[in-house]
Amino acid sequence: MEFRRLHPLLRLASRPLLSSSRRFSVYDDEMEQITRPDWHVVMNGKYNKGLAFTIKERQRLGIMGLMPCSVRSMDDQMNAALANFEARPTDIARFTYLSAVHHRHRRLYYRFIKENIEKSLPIVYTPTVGDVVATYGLNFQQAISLFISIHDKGHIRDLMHNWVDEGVKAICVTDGGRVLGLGDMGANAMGISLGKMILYTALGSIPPSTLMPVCLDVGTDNQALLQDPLYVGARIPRVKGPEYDELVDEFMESAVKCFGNNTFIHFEDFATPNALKFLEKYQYKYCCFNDDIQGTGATGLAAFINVERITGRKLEDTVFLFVGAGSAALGIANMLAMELEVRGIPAEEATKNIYLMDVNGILTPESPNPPEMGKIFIKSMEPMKDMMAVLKKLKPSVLVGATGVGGIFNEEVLKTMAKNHERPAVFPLSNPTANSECTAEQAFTHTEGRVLFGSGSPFPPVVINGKRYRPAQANNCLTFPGIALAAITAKARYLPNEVFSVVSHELARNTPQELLDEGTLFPPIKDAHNVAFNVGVAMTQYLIDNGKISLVIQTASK
Ligand SMILES: NC(=O)C1=CN([C@@H]2O[C@H](COP(=O)(O)OP(=O)(O)OC[C@H]3O[C@@H](n4cnc5c(N)ncnc54)[C@H](OP(=O)(O)O)[C@@H]3O)[C@@H](O)[C@H]2O)C=CC1
Ligand SMILES: CC(=O)C(=O)O
Ligand SMILES: [Mg+2]
Repeated sequence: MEFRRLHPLLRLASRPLLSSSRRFSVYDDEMEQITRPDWHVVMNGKYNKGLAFTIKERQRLGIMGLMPCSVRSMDDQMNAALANFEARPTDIARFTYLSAVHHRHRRLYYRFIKENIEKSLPIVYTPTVGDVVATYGLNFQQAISLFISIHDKGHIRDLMHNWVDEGVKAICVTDGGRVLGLGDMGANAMGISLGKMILYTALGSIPPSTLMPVCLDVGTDNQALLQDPLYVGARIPRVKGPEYDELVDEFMESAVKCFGNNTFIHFEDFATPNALKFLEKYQYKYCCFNDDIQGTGATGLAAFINVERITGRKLEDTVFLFVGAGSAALGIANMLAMELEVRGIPAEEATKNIYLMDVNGILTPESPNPPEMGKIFIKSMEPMKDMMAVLKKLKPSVLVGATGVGGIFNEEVLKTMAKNHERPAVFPLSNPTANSECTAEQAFTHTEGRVLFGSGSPFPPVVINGKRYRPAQANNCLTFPGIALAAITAKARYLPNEVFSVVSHELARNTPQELLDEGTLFPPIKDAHNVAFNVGVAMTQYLIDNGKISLVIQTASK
């Protein structure tokens, strides 16, 4: 009773706190800090904690009676959530269940994902996120993200002012040009920006109120989407040329004007020509990052460093074949070339054993329109289109797939790799699972268990003749949460290429020796939040030690 009488006073007393930095944070397990004295706390996922409100809190907040009388600890709610999650019949149903938890109880949502990362990563990220993107219009419920369409050109700052949180520190932006291996997904690509930002929080411990997922909706050339009555995006052919470039320029300028020069801007799943163009244009102007090129590049190089540790074969003596010459392959190949140069190998020597293939075959002077970033890998040799012929001629010991084409590393390809090398390394990086160049089971089976393996999407353990093999996941989710954490912590003004080398080495170092001994190239996903933290610390340290931050601030105004 007495508490209820005091309630209006508490409301008044706590009002100033609502606008202060002491506002309740979803990360804070101490619920004592709740200061919103009204029933909105149970309606808003940011503040709600379900049945974990104590009776005293319920009285203080004026929410008595708005829930059953039981008090259920967060641990008990975690158990209930796990039971619910596991009872769902399909992965997409599990995603939908988790989205509902996110909507009503964010604290539970992020704790659930973090503490059940092996179960939840394949749901909020690849492969299920592929289905989420494909069915985005059908399942659309509520946007917790910013859509900027081509029709908003000239008004992007106004849209940013509509954003639901203050203090944005990081943005993940996509234009849906190439989503996973699914191609042009138009505005449905919002699912991918959201998925990446969920991992910023679950793995990088970055508060969700500082994150803004964005989709630039510039139309789509995906005819199935244009004809789908449930499609939620602009029903126009994808806008290209100066109008598109101006929209992206305006987006970048608006972001730093609204949220500050140090806002970390993560580009995701742009079609490769646009991804390369914007990276070149913005890298030293903004604190921006292309995950498919740089995050994947850092991840791939870490895998190679660990292949070197296991096999003892130096990177400079290794022949690499990249099947695919898009963002992912170019990012990794360039990181590798940079690593060799740092080790003292002259630039022209560094690329000697690195071969890239696109749909027309090995990159040679005859290749039509090779990307600028791929030109250093062009080889003066006879054009070769057939992958098997290339394998037989070059005998690579490292084979990377980044084509988006499922199954092209077939039995013959894998057996040839196993015939040519005692420990062949095979990386089917394409996502989601159906687009993987091979499965883990195929890779281990056709190489008699000798393969060193990493795939973009997760595969279950493989058992051959009673021996169990643990397929590693080679996905940029091992790097981008730590990269974002460091960029935000160091308030970096831009990110020079060398920082991604630091990230690679730290990721490689995070693979325990006992895993390397059994041929596993990456730390297990259950440790991904520790990896993000360690990567974040190493990269922040590098930025500070090398004076990058002040140097960057001085040069950035040019
Ligand atoms: N594991 C991870 O962390 C990541 C995985 N990825 C995955 O990598 C894949 C590719 O992405 P990205 O590089 O951006 O895509 P792009 O579409 O830009 O690149 C695909 C490349 O593969 C080539 N290609 C397609 N089919 C064949 C074939 N049969 N033989 C040889 N080359 C072929 C294309 O050639 P052409 O241009 O001539 O058509 C192109 O060079 C996607 O599935 C994506 O999910 C991407 C980023 C990170
Ligand atoms: C993992 C990722 O970024 C991709 O497949 O595009
Ligand atoms: Mg991507």
